[in-house]
Amino acid sequence: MLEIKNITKVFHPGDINEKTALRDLSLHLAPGEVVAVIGSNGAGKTTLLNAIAGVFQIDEGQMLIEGQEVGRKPEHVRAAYIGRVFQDPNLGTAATMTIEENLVMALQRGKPLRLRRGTAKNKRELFRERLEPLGLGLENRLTSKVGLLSGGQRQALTVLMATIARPKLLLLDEHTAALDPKTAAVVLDLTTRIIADGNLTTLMVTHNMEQALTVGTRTIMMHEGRIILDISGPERARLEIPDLLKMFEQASGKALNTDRLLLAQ
Ligand SMILES: Nc1ncnc2c1ncn2[C@@H]1O[C@H](COP(=O)(O)OP(=O)(O)OP(=O)(O)O)[C@@H](O)[C@H]1O
Repeated sequence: MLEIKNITKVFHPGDINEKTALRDLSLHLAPGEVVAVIGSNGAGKTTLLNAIAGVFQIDEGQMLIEGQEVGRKPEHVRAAYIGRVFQDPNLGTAATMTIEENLVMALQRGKPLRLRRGTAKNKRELFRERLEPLGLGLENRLTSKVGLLSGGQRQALTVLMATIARPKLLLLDEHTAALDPKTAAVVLDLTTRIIADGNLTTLMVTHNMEQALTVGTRTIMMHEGRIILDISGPERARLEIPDLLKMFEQASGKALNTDRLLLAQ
């Protein structure tokens, strides 16, 4: 599904601030695979998601989605098949627009004008149908301004918006980290349900070690722009959080060092 071959990204090349954020990194994701990504501060996790989303051009390597080279396509073109959710609940939604207006925007993202049809009534039915299972009552608040929602409600809506147009790939960048533990658990639960319902191929960056071992079927550890460990199957199923931290330390030569490390939710 996603094939990343030997990608490299250097920021400020030739400058005193030169930084190699991705080093000859390769990664293959099977269709429907859900992968948690962990690593220390500055390991290159967000840079990897940015490279896939097309925020900048990579310096070397190739990226293919369903066999099609996307590495040189601009961000707005990739937005048609990539959904993304950031840590900050304010980033994925427009506060001054209603829930319904935000969802219409999300549904139309990346689609040519001629495919943007569908009556307002049909769309409203679809939105109610998708909002109801979230269990937050948002299906009855379609005309409320998004700015009035709580952080958790807003992030739940962002997850729905990122997935409503059925992206080929979902990128989650610590999307529960800014929420309180109870709300984070609710948003994570509805995220995993949406992923399972849509069989969405997903990369999820997290600093939460419990999430790293329980969400999806595979855990990737990054360090200094490389993938240093890639664990799945029975090996992953057997791991406890201290084992994971030890493996990271053995592979990188350093303790997992993050300002937001969470050992459990
Ligand atoms: N646009 C940029 N310009 C210059 N340097 C950058 C840019 N984006 C990232 N970097 C640098 O690249 C390295 C990797 O950063 P990145 O944000 O990908 O790390 P991360 O693993 O997501 O870290 P964190 O857990 O702290 O969010 C860091 O040294 C960072 O300072």
